[in-house]
Amino acid sequence: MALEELHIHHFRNIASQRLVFSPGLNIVFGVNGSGKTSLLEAIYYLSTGRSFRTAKHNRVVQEGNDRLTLFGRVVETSGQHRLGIERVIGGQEATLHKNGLKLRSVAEFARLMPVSVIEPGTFDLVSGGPGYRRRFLDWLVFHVEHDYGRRWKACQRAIRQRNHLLRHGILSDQELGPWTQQVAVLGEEITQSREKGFELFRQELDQMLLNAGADWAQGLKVEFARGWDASRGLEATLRANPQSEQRAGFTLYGPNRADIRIRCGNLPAGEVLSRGQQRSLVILMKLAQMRVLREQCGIRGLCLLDDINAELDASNQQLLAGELLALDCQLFVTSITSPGHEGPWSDVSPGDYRMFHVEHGQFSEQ
Ligand SMILES: Nc1ncnc2c1ncn2[C@@H]1O[C@H](COP(=O)(O)OP(=O)(O)OP(=O)(O)O)[C@@H](O)[C@H]1O
Repeated sequence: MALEELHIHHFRNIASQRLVFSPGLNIVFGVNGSGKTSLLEAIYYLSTGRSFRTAKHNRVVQEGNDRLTLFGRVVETSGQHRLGIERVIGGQEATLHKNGLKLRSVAEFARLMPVSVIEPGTFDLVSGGPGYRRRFLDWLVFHVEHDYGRRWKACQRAIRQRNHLLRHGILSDQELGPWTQQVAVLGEEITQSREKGFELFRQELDQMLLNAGADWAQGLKVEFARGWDASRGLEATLRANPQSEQRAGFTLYGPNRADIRIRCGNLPAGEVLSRGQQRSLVILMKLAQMRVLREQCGIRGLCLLDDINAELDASNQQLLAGELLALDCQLFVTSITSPGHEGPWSDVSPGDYRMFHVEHGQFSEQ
């Protein structure tokens, strides 16, 4: 798929804008504060119904306005779709339309238009808490397995119910038992799906690290940790530990505790790798994820890259640009300066990309 056209109204500093994109590479450049990230954020918002910068929807509505509106035209081999999203300040939910019909859930948008974003916050994937890595893996499994999102939501609901009982010291089998059983059944299913998705991802990552010829990646171990000891079933584990869970006040074992462990030798990679190396690793992980989508599911997604070249040397920039182009997804990259003839995108022929300059939220094609 490709997002061919986007109309933006009252989103951050973008008042009203219609943009037509290349199905391949799109380069956006402009000085600090001009609106580059806002454009990427608007694309992400159309796919997911939320921002990658803030959980507060009101913040993304342009100051002085009461609502934001986004319309996108998405083209696939089977035809095209018109997607619309409107969010009113103070409203509970966004209003969603696909081809003129109202939709209840944004999951259909996300499935139609899978968006992967690499921005400064993404670099927490290596050094941040396990939640970042769980979300990273779940994004992939959501696209690989169609029922995954629904099952994971149901499991999270059961975990919340269970946590509520644990916090209130209600440990009787009659009350806690049914939730323990639900968490165990769904948790085992979810973990199987995650293991499959992780294996696909790891194969692609190994290949990418090999292509990158990264000496820092020698001794790097990337492993899936399910969230409890695999030698025992989840139900048996949960039933064996109600007192410690009561003390903690939440479910200590299960898919809610899963992680992707990234280590160099015996140490967490975040404590060993340099910032530039961590950046390269995160970018390669994101690219491996997109490759699984492309190769295993035949899905061509969108990749948003917000000034990823900061802290990367020229050879790393070139290498990553090559890998990105080889992915054959729709790319949106931002830069502070106009990409010159020497930059990482200099090999792309002029007919294969579109370039936009942005100033005070106004975009002009170059
Ligand atoms: N709700 C809002 N309404 C109006 N303007 C906003 C809103 N939120 C943020 N802005 C402004 O939008 C401008 C664009 O921000 P954005 O983050 O898109 O810039 P950028 O080009 O990515 O900058 P940088 O290169 O520094 O990352 C900023 O000046 C910011 O203060």
